[in-house]
Amino acid sequence: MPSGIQSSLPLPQCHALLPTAGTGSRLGGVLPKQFQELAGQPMLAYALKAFHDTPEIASIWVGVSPSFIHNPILKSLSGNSSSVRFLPSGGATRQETVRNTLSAMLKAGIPENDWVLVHDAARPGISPALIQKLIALVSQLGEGGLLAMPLADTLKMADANSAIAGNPTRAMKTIPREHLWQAQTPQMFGLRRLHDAIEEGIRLEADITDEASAMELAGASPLLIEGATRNFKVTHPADWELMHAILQASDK
Ligand SMILES: Nc1ccn([C@@H]2O[C@H](COP(=O)(O)OP(=O)(O)OP(=O)(O)O)[C@@H](O)[C@H]2O)c(=O)n1
Ligand SMILES: C[C@](O)(CO)[C@H](O)COP(=O)(O)O
Repeated sequence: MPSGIQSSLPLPQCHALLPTAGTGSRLGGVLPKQFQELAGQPMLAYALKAFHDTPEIASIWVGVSPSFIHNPILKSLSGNSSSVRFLPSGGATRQETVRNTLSAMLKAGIPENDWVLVHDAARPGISPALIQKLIALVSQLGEGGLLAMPLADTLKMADANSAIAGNPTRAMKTIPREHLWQAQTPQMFGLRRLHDAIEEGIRLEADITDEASAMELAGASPLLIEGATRNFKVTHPADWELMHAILQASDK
C-alpha cells in the first residue's frame, strides 16, 4: 500500500474458543473434569479468567455439551462478563466441538479473517502473559501458530506385540527427539481457514487431534512458540493432584 494511504479494513481481532464438551473419562468423577472444583473453583474458571484478563481478547466462546447447557455451574462461571458466551455446540469429538463452535461464531457475524485462539478447558495453567506471547508472535508474522514445548526426554517406541498376554511392555527403538515438540494450547488461526480445515479433516476422517494438525493437512506450517511446563493438560488423577498443588501455591 502506498505510504500515507490508510486501509479502510478493520484490524483483525482475537477471540478465544474453549471446547468443554468432553466427559473427562480418564480422570473420572461425577462431573466432567472441567466443571469439578480444583483448588476452590471449577477447573474451567482458570482458563476463562486468563482470557478475560488478556486485553487483546475481544470475546470468549465456550462450546458446551447440549446436555449440560442449562447446568447452573455455567451461570456461576460467566460471572458478570458479557464477553463470555456459552453455546450448545458440543460434539462427539473435540474437533466436532471446535468446528461447531467456529460455525456458530461465523453465523454470529465474527469476521472470517479474525483470529481464534482455541484452548483446552483442561489446561488451567495458562496465563495472560503466555496468551499475549502467542498473539504477538503470530500476528507479527501473519501466520497461525501454537504454544508447544520442545521434547526434553528420550523417546521410546514400544513393541506393539510385547504387551500381548500380560507380558511386560518393551522398547523396540529410540526415536530421535531432535525437532520433536509437544503441542499445547492455545492454538491460534484465522477463523474461516481453521473452520474449513477442520471441516475437511472431519470429512476425510483424518486423525486430527488438534487445530494445528487440521491446518497442516490443509498445507499450512504453523509456528511453534515455546509455551510453559505449567500449561500441561490435566488428564489423569496424578495431573489433577499436581495442578492442585501448583494452583494452591500460586494463590499464597
Ligand atoms: N467431544 C469432546 C471431547 C473433548 N472436548 C474438550 O477438549 C479438551 C481436551 O480434551 P481432553 O482433555 O481429552 O478431555 P476429555 O475428552 O474430556 O478427556 P477424556 O479423553 O479423558 O475423556 C477438553 O477441554 C474437553 O472438554 C470437547 O469439547 N468435546
Ligand atoms: C489439543 C491437545 O491438547 C494438544 O496437545 C491434545 O491433542 C488434546 O488431546 P485429547 O486426547 O483430546 O486430550
